[in-house]
Amino acid sequence: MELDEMLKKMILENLGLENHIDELLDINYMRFRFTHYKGSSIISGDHENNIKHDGLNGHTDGNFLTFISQNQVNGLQINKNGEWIDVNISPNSYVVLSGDSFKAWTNGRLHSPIHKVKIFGESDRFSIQLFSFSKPGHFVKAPKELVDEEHPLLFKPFEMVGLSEYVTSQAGYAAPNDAFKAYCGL
Ligand SMILES: O=C(O)CCC(=O)C(=O)O
Ligand SMILES: [Fe+2]
Repeated sequence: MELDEMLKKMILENLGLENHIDELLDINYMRFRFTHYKGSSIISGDHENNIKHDGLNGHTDGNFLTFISQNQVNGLQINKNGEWIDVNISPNSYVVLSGDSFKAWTNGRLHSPIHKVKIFGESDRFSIQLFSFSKPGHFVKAPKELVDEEHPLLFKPFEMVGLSEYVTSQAGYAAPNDAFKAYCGL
């Protein structure tokens, strides 16, 4: 929670939006998830063909900020210009990802990276994710200071619940590359 507040303050100060810090912190709504990824298990003697992989497909997070902590088993990969980069972190550190809501709120100033999880080794991976969302009923909308002729509004105001419902719907699955843009892009 403190780290979330600290980072949001730093980001807003950087954008010259100190006057919006209280508003952004006020709408905060945290969610927590614990994930257990199973290590590859060999189901017959043939290592080449019978290794099962666990993981998570490429996606962007819909929320504002995501904090990820894991055991000693790596697996997170971030896509940078089409290339998958391994994120190797120690169990004592966090990875912080910025999500689609922050991208929309900053009218595109912040990027929400595509990431996935691939487990290749035999060891299980455990990760804890803390997601900062906005409260139900709140519409995420870029402040007017970030919208002008040179920077037209990129996303329609949206509510987190609507976004979550959309990305898990048929239409959302049909637009997996950028479901967020398909939902509220202008
Ligand atoms: O387990 C991880 O490292 C990442 C999980 C993730 O990307 C997610 O839950 O959105
Ligand atoms: Fe994610």
